[in-house]
Amino acid sequence: MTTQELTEQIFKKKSFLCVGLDADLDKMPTYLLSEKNPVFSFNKAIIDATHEFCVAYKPNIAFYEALGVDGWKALKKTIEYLHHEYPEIYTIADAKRGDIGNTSRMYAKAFFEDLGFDSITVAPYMGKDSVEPFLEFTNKHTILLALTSNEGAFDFQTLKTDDEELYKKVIKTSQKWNNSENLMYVVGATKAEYLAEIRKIIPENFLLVPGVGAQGGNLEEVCKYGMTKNVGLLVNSSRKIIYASDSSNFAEIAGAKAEAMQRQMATELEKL
Ligand SMILES: O=C(O)c1cc(=O)[nH]c(=O)n1[C@@H]1O[C@H](COP(=O)(O)O)[C@@H](O)[C@H]1O
Repeated sequence: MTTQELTEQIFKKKSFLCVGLDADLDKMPTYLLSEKNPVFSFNKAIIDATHEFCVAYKPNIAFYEALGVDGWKALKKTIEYLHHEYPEIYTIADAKRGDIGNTSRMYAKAFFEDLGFDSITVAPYMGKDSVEPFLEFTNKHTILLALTSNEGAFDFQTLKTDDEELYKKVIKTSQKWNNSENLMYVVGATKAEYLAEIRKIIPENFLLVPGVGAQGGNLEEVCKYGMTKNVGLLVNSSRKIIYASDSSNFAEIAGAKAEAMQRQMATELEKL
């Protein structure tokens, strides 16, 4: 999907919500566990109940890998279901990959070609030749970790070298790489006050903003400092939506949570 198509969907649905599909068997309603493919059944129910209110889904790949072959099959079924039933939805493989060039190329093929995701999260630590293989793919986005939502973000990302924080260097340097127009960046919602500075460096790029809900990030703050005239934000929430209930009506309740976030987002969009 192109950036323009994603933006059109955001204005059409009055939502820039990304629902995180972090499939955890310990948190799902127990009656699903006796089904043949509990993870897919769970995801399908969540997707059917929330798709009207969001523009993107982000399966975190760790949750699928932890289940071995069954997990990978559930991931594949989920992405195929999205492509078939809701082709207007943007998909993010939250895989946080990145390796020497020829290995990165294989990661890119796995997620862009085999699974057909629109985008993937990538760690910038190994530099230009570890990220460019992802950027070569047309109409696919590479979402580079810039300033993450966790406490450990302060271990390295905010350290200064040459009087500049590392996360700013990551953003500035990556903007010079080949096909950098295919870049988006991760900035945690828990670090909303940094967004104003980040917008001075990248006034247009889309940002994936996780950390509202369970991690305590604030949507209004994120929009105040991070929103552009073309919105430029995908705000993710996982646990607060998909595990809002573990009873038989879990999907309906997840739908209501997603709708509540969509309403807040519509209010923010009216300010544009
Ligand atoms: O890349 C991510 O999506 C990500 C980056 C980051 O800085 N912080 C962060 O929480 N995430 C992911 O976003 C999701 C957040 O989940 P909740 O805290 O349950 O909403 C998880 O899948 C995290 O792995």
